[in-house]
Amino acid sequence: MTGKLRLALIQMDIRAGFPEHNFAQLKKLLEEAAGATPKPDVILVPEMWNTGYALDRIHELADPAGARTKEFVSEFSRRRGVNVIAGSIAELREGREGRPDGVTNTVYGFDREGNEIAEYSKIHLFKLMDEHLHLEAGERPGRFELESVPAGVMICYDIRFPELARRLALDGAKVLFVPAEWPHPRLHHWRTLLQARAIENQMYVVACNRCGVSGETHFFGHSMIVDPWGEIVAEAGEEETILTAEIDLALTDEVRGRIPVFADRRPALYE
Ligand SMILES: O=C(O)CCC(=O)C(=O)O
Repeated sequence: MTGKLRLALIQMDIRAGFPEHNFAQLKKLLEEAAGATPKPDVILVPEMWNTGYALDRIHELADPAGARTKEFVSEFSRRRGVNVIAGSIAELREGREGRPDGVTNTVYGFDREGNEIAEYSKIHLFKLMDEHLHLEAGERPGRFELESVPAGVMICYDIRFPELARRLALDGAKVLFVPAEWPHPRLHHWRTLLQARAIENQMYVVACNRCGVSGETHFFGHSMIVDPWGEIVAEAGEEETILTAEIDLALTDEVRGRIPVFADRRPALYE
């Protein structure tokens, strides 16, 4: 690994409540992304791509233990030799110690050999979309290694919590992956928050949103890659597309060296 990563973000439409359709559509787009020249090192997928926000039927639709998703993504990653941060899915978890089964909003990462390298369940559930009534929150930040590069993952609403991104950055993350289903009319929030997380933590932010319409909700896409200086390296429009760009992780160290924010922190005064 040279410190450069070629990224492909699958900004896809998702049919809420139709996992079969979504699996087939994602398979098609993954093959397309992996077949591109130059080939990507990492593919990122949006939030809740298996079920969408079909929350009323989420227990019935969620993937038990994520088994189907893991098998599908692991096989793809190994066959095509590419890392995949597999968006997030609705995962059905068996209840422990007499508790009922629960559904989490969980992302998995797989390396080029098909090994699982990351697993993170959304910590902050989004009350405006009733997530808290149907889903269980995760309990641990999503820090992992991607080909020896320290990385982090947060899901959608999580980006409103700068503390979580800062925690990941303090734990070494140089690149932050963000699968999302972020709707109209909050494009301004989406763009500003992604840039803010990149600037304040001096890291790459790689954010993949869905597009299309689900019921009354219109998702605007605008997946984007922001560098550690806060510049937008690439940004999609509103249509289904595969957004690609190459990032150079050396820029993270350069920016952190120029403005030594981490060394200048005074946590004893505000933590
Ligand atoms: O925070 C927002 O405005 C959108 C968040 C969201 O849609 C989600 O977390 O699913």
